[in-house]
Amino acid sequence: MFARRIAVVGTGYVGLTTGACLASLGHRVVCADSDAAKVARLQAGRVTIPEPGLPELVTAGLAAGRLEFVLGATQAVGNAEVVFLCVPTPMGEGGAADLRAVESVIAEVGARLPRGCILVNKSTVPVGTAAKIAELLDRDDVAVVSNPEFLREGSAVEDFLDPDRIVVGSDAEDAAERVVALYTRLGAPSVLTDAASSELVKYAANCFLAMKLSYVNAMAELCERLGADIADVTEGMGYDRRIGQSFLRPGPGWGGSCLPKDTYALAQVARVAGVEFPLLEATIDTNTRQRQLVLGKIRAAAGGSLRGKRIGMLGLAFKAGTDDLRDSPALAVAELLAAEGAELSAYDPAISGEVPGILTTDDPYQAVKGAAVIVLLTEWPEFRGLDWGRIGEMAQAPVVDTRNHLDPDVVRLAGLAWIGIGR
Ligand SMILES: NC(=O)c1ccc[n+]([C@@H]2O[C@H](COP(=O)([O-])OP(=O)(O)OC[C@H]3O[C@@H](n4cnc5c(N)ncnc54)[C@H](O)[C@@H]3O)[C@@H](O)[C@H]2O)c1
Ligand SMILES: O=c1ccn([C@@H]2O[C@H](COP(=O)(O)OP(=O)(O)O[C@H]3O[C@H](CO)[C@@H](O)[C@H](O)[C@H]3O)[C@@H](O)[C@H]2O)c(=O)[nH]1
Repeated sequence: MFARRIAVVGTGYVGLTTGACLASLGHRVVCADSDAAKVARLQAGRVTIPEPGLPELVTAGLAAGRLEFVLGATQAVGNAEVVFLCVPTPMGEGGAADLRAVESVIAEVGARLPRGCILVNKSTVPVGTAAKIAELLDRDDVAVVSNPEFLREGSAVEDFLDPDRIVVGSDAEDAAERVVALYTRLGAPSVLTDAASSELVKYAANCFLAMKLSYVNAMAELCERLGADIADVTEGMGYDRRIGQSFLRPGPGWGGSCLPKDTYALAQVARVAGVEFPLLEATIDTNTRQRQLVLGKIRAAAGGSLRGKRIGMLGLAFKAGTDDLRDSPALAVAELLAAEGAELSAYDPAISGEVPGILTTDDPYQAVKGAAVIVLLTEWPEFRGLDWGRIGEMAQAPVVDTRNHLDPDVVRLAGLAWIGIGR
């Protein structure tokens, strides 16, 4: 393998993981961010996102001199053979992806990229963005390549180093092959295609996953009406290898920094392309509805009205294993509860700071003390190990388990009613 000189712009979940992992594969990596405090922390080897294995890779990369952190993209690209863009593409107007961060990096470094270097976009972007970047760059000597990232928060390093596939797309074939070669040691299958198809793979995959979850959540509602058990239904479905067991757990709706914005972005792309995509619209609507269904369960558990009632929330993050609150279903449910006059207290093992409208505590028992209803919203393993007998003494409250995460018998043994999803 050739060790390459690589620049990574943006050191969030994707950029920092990409930089640290590529350094661990032997490449020489300079990571840049526009956030001075973040850069200073990383220069000192301090990683503040809770990704297993990431601090160790950063420490090892710094010690080996293969990983470096600098302030601003300009500082990183001067000597690079390959430049990765890993900047945010949040939801913008009308649901479309907001590409301003991508455009601003191009404006900042476009003229400074070394001759012959390859610009690789890893941010999730709509079809046509690679072409747009090439147009903005306006340089014949720099190839633009799309290389979407599929890592999940909470298992970013593992997903990066042991990926299901590598997708690389470009209209410059030679450059695309050189990008595939960066990952050779991972031994993953690669899909080499044009830039448009590569960009679309990312949305197609995320929206399919969202569709799978909306399907399961709707099926869970049906189970409740028909007296069936969603756990058994999904297990029975999942043994079919064409379906698979993963991504079949019902919940309070899917959230996070990717699935919500990417479903909206693809819906917007389809609208602009003049293609009707009712399946995708229904995927999004079903998710909005799921939060209302959860609200209804909590309201019913509270006796029909939430006004003035204390709701003890277990979990705030959008899933276990992360401290990310972006588009968290827990916060969406909290907002609906607050709108009906509920008072909210919450405990999440990964969240220590203040959350607007919610009294947060670092003690799960304090969070549920005196609650009218206890609601589990994030599937942290430690919630299973709580002393439910003690909780039963502190709050004679029904437990709405929006993830079917707890053992119903343990909760019932504590004298509390257990209310799950689809069971
Ligand atoms: N988070 C995930 O699990 C995940 C997985 C796959 C793909 N993605 C996609 O990857 C992209 C990045 O996502 P993320 O979660 O890593 O974002 P993030 O918000 O965690 O990190 C982005 C970083 O970019 C920095 N930044 C912004 N503008 C900059 C600029 N002009 N110059 C230098 N740095 C700049 C920010 O300060 C921040 O540190 C998005 O398009 C996202 O959709 C995310
Ligand atoms: O069976 C399941 C699986 C997931 N979820 C929920 O679905 C959401 C998304 O979960 P997950 O996909 O694990 O989170 P992310 O880290 O956001 O990862 C997704 O988004 C990333 C950014 O695009 C992609 O790279 C990943 O492949 C894709 O899984 C969360 O609210 C989960 O709680 C469920 O409700 N039930």
